Amino acid sequence: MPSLEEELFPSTPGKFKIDRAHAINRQFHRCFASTSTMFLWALFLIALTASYLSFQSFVDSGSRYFSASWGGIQWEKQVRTSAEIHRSGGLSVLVTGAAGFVGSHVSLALKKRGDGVVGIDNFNNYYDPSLKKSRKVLLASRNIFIVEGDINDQRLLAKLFDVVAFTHVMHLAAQAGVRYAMENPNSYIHSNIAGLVTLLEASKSANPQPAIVWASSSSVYGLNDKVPFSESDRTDQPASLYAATKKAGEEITHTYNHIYGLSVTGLRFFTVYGPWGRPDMAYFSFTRNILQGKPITVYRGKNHVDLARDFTYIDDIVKGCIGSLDTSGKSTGSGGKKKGPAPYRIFNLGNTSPVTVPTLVSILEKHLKVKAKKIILDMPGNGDVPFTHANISSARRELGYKPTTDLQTGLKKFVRWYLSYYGYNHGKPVN
Ligand SMILES: O=C(O)[C@H]1O[C@H](OP(=O)(O)OP(=O)(O)OC[C@H]2O[C@@H](n3ccc(=O)[nH]c3=O)[C@H](O)[C@@H]2O)[C@H](O)[C@@H](O)[C@H]1O
Repeated sequence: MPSLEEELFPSTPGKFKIDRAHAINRQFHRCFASTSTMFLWALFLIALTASYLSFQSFVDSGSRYFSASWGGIQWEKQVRTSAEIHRSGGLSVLVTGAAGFVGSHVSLALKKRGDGVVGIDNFNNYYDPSLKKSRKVLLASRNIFIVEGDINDQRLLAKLFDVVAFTHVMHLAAQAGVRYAMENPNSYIHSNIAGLVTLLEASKSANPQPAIVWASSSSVYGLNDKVPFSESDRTDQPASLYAATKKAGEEITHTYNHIYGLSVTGLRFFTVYGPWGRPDMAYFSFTRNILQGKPITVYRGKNHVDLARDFTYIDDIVKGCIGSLDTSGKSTGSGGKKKGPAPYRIFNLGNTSPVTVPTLVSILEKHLKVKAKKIILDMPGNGDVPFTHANISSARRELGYKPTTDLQTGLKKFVRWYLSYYGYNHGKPVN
């Protein structure tokens, strides 16, 4: 009996010889019968999918009580493979916030030189999670596995340290953003305080203990008016909750260094920018608005003084992070007991040449070939500081840190990435 397929679509023209009316009639009944069978199957599949999705959402919503979406033999294999070291004397690094801006760049750089890298990220929606998913795909293409999880999940962290003897933790997961702290203060406590402590607890209990390199912030200098900012300058006047949580982080990491012998290096980043950056930051949101013909708000300081930042290009920051990992020194504790003093360091990672926000806008207008629609506003009391300016002599001496990318060049690279990623052709949206 010829198959339905063969009868309806004869492979050889002229093959279709049966009386057309009779054949079509028979086919119609057969089709009807098979259609109703297919309909019943479709109904069954829909019911099955719906019940699976409702169970999945039940599990997800109660993930505190159910086994999370991690664990198992396959998962452990992915973690181990990703953590493998492929160079003599290489590192095995747990990168928190690996789907983030700095985290993804550092992970790629470490993997490229043969270090083992495992990421962890909670893929939260502080900004467009699709950008984080795209970064995850990019890292996966370089065999970097990112565990979807929160640094507050002590079970997950214990499991990760159980599966891999990490030599280092590159801690970049945080709630970032100076001004957002006034909208969602708890997010800063959850990630920058509770999350940090959970991570440090897991690290000090690990055997061997990893060395910790983590992202502090230039914002800890707060209202300090001695320029350029040096690491020994006062940092007891934070101007935002964000800055206060980063300052607290420096104190908290110091106690874990003192009590448990964790090697700690804190890096005070200065307004980092570049391809795959954060959409919440001025350079990124200005670019988006300028291209979409929307206005941008340019804050200005007291007495109409332009605000300025020591904008630092991502590739320079990555070199500073890797220099810190390579010179971190070892943690001295094991199983939570300290055997001797361990290094505790703090470095500025900046560009040492502050640029005003209006100049940033002019550079963007030049690269985008579009004039910005500017709204000039006095800086609201939102935790912003008038300027930042890094003294990097300590990082230069200890880490070999030497920034080489100026804002003109860096923004040109960012704009090129932005236009390609968001599908612009000569400044006009492609789709
Ligand atoms: O160095 C850091 O440690 C911090 O750097 C970054 O903070 P900031 O230096 O504030 O960067 P960013 O928001 O780009 O504002 C830049 C300038 O544009 C001004 N600004 C901003 C927005 C706007 O709409 N208009 C405006 O004038 C604004 O007043 C400011 O003068 C990181 O976000 C933060 O997570 C932390 O890493």
